[in-house]
Amino acid sequence: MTRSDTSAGSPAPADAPALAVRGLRKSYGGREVVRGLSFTAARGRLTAVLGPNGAGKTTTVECCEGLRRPDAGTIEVLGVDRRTPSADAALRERVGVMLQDGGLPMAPRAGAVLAHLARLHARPLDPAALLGRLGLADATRTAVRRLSGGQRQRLALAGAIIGRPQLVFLDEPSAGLDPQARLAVWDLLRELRAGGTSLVLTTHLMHEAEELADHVVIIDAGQVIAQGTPAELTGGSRVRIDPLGTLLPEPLAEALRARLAGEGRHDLAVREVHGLVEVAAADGEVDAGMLAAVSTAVTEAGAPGARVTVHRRTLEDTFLDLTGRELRGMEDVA
Ligand SMILES: Nc1ncnc2c1ncn2[C@@H]1O[C@H](COP(=O)(O)OP(=O)(O)OP(=O)(O)O)[C@@H](O)[C@H]1O
Repeated sequence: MTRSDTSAGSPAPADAPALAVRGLRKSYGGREVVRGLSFTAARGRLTAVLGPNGAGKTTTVECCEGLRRPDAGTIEVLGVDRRTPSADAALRERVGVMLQDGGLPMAPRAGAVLAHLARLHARPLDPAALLGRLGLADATRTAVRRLSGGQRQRLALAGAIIGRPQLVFLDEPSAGLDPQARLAVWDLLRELRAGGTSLVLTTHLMHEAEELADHVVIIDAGQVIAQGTPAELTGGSRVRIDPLGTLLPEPLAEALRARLAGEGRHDLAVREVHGLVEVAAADGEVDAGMLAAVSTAVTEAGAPGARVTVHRRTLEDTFLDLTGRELRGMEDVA
């Protein structure tokens, strides 16, 4: 694809990805916070950019939205090169943006804000129906400044999608929402995707990425450290053994390795993880035979009182494996 193919003046190829970020770099005051980041978001899919506080998620999406100028790298949004002068005009109707702080005017009433945004678009959704859908029907006549943080979040989401955009950027869309409101937002996002909308959201909630995303891009310290479907990234299930004081994890792991190898189970890998022992199969999933073999080996290794469970790996486990740090713990470090 040549540069001119992707200029805002030429029609962008219909099969271009919703978003293609290549080699993105951004510094603040000499400190580089986005360090050569590349990923692609497919059309009609939900892509989650996941990482701890300060990883560079907001900076990245703000560059994609055209709110920040990258120091280096290229960004194509719906096939349009962000660097072309007419990119903003070409993308205005096609891209919806929900900012982390909402970006809403404070004085007008919620209903008036959404009605105003609807008038800016050729084929808007019905504002009243959208407010109802997001549990904001009772807040229609309330000034934005008097809305709760969670209500403002949902109003910002409504504003991002009112124009039926082809691609929506959402920066931490469920931050600060109670569980009920979060489920309403998730339902709406799933429905948008089912209708063919491309969605790119940032989150530091692994659960949100696991629930919603077709593709997850994990970033840390301004770089992509892993990406794939949630299933690819978590890699199935494991047998997890908590020795519960019967044996130390390392000797238990050693004994299990020897016994499982003796049984011909060369497909099983044993490792010690933070005081526990995990056994993984080459194909990534635990079956009944494997569970029985491991349980027998644990008993024979002298730890019949150990707790043996099947653990489905989470994105948090993947993050921990890759960085040695807990993603959840990082939320407090901002
Ligand atoms: N305008 C700015 N000026 C200086 N530093 C900034 C600015 N915006 C962000 N940073 C710094 O850049 C780093 C990345 O911030 P960014 O907001 O992109 O991360 P994030 O992954 O979105 O984090 P969070 O989950 O907390 O929103 C942080 O260390 C932050 O303090």
